[in-house]
Amino acid sequence: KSLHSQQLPHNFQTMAKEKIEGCHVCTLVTPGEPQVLLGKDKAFTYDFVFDIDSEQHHIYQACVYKLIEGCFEGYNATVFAYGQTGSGKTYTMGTGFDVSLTQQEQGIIPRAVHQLFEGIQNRKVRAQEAGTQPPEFKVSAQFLEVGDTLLFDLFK
Ligand SMILES: Nc1ncnc2c1ncn2[C@@H]1O[C@H](COP(=O)(O)OP(=O)(O)OP(=O)(O)O)[C@@H](O)[C@H]1O
Repeated sequence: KSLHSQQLPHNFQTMAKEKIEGCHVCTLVTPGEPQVLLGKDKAFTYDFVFDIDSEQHHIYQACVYKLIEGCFEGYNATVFAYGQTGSGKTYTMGTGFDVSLTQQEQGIIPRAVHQLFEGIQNRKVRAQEAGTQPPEFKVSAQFLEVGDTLLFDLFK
């Protein structure tokens, strides 16, 4: 059961686990540049870099939106999350079904599925309005887990 602030003693403040453990931020983003600084002398440049205050919709719009639109033009796309344990892969991809997650915190996969089906619907409606044959779409999904050298089909 979660505690509400009223139920806590007045001098008790909730603290993030990271604060309790004394963790600090060890990377910096160069302002206005897609670059991460690690420590004092290591700089890495990418197509996009998002700082700590970035929100899910930012990341989606910048990195994924165009890939889904590209599917309608016949392009293939891959979105791949890579990082050390606890770095936020599940959170960012949106496969963590935590009931306390808000709409704004929705990750990449639910946003991509929504965009895909909305795109299909829009194209069918447009064809109908134009009096042309509505296009047909086939969507298939797989949910796999890779563990070392093993592949698990999570739908089975
Ligand atoms: N950008 C973020 N904003 C707020 N909370 C976050 C963010 N990224 C991750 N978290 C939180 O940090 C914790 C660890 O994140 P997550 O489970 O996504 O990591 P992971 O990379 O998938 O880890 P693992 O490889 O161990 O599965 C979770 O409680 C998650 O809700």
